[in-house]
Amino acid sequence: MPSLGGFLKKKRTRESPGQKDLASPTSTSSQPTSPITPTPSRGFDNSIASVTTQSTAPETLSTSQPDAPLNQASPPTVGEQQPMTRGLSPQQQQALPVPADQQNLPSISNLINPPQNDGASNSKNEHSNPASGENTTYTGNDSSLTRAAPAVQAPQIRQTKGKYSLGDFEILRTLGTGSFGRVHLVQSKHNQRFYAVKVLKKQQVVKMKQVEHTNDERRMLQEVKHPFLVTLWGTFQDSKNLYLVMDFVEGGELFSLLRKSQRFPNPVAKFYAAEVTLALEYLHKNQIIYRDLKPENLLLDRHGHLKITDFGFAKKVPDITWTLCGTPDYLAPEVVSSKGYNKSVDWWSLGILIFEMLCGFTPFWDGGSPMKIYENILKGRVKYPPYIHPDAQDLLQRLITADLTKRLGNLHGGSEDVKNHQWFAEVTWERLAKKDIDAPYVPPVKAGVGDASQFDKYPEETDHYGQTGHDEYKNLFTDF
Ligand SMILES: Nc1ncnc2c1ncn2[C@@H]1O[C@H](COP(=O)(O)OP(=O)(O)OP(=O)(O)O)[C@@H](O)[C@H]1O
Repeated sequence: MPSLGGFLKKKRTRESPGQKDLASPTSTSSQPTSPITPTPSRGFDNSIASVTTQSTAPETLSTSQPDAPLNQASPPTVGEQQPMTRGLSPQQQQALPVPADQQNLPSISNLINPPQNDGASNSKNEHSNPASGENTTYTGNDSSLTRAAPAVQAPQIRQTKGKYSLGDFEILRTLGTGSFGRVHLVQSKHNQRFYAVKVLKKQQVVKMKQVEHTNDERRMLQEVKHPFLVTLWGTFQDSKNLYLVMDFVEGGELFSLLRKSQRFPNPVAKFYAAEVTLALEYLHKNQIIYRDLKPENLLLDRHGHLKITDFGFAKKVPDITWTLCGTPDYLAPEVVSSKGYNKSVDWWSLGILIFEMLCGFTPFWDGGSPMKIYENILKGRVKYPPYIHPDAQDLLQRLITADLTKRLGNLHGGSEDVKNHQWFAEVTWERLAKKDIDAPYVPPVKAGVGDASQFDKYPEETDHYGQTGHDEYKNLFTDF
């Protein structure tokens, strides 16, 4: 049975000291300046040939990491932060001026076409397996990441249990908060590298009936391995909390970038949508529905490529499921009306995401009331602003369609139908999968030094971490 817990878990409005009044556009203290400004050095410059991301397990001893103090990064003070207006109405959004950078759009070919390879490096992501110490390297030949080989490899399951404890990490600042706890920036005491640790309060998880989802989150994250999905290195627990050790994705949430930019130029939205499409394709080929697509769960790595985080609703579903969960604005009608549903809900959500990136608001948004949003979803009427590119509108109409026999992604061609749509015509999918295409925006972060300047600030709290007393939920989280 669908539970209202699903409604309650994911509130689109999150409160933090850095965000003050998210629902009110009048909380804007200064006109946001769009960070998506083409720079000659990266992002729109084809001379940057490739991207190399290195990930290292927290317990791997390394001397290559500079021993830089965290405060070198000089995170902005709360007062300096750009306002975020998650609750802006379409009318309010439309009343906002078009950002300067959107009046002068970057060339689509610069953005989507492959850059010239300067021979400096091949696009390659190295992952050290924390359990075995083996290195798994994504190379240009990794067929699981290219369109040429639709048979995506079954993911290898990383052995993550029992590898870490709280004592392995120094807990630094909070990166984000959620319904059951928070995500901290941490530094490994072994290799001095930085990671993100998601801490979930067991009591809260149980109270909100999310035990199964939480165990699923761990299982799914452990299983997946893809350039656009966050890597889980391990999990552990104490008597009060569950801990998930992940890569620290330094560039912040796409949500923050979108709110600062108001809306993205067509090619920029296309770039992010294309990376998400590859991630969804990978998940679906591994029978995983993601179910929580939204800009808050899309992080930018230091080069500006996406990483999907928060697998709290991901589920292994070969066929059909019935659970009501997700974020109101992004729910497909078959979820709202408690019908059985399948992977195609993620393609619906991709449509909502593309719409939000192009317009700055979601199509069914309505004064912040979930019930009103659900009504609108079931009515299914979408008003497309005139500035949406006709190809984008055509794709959106095919994704945001209640009729499952017509929804793109759910048809015979599967994800290929989405990738072959005219809006994505310039995308070279093989190169995109290898991160061989420059991102439109490179976050201003100092790489590898624990620079969390792209994240909002939160009041800190580490109460009850590391407690060893009686654990009344001992039998519920045996995988952690
Ligand atoms: N690997 C990571 N690197 C950097 N920041 C992260 C990482 N994972 C999560 N965060 C930050 O923490 C925030 C909360 O994480 P997450 O969404 O996983 O928590 P949650 O408890 O499921 O939240 P919610 O209840 O809102 O869905 C994210 O929006 C992001 O800002």
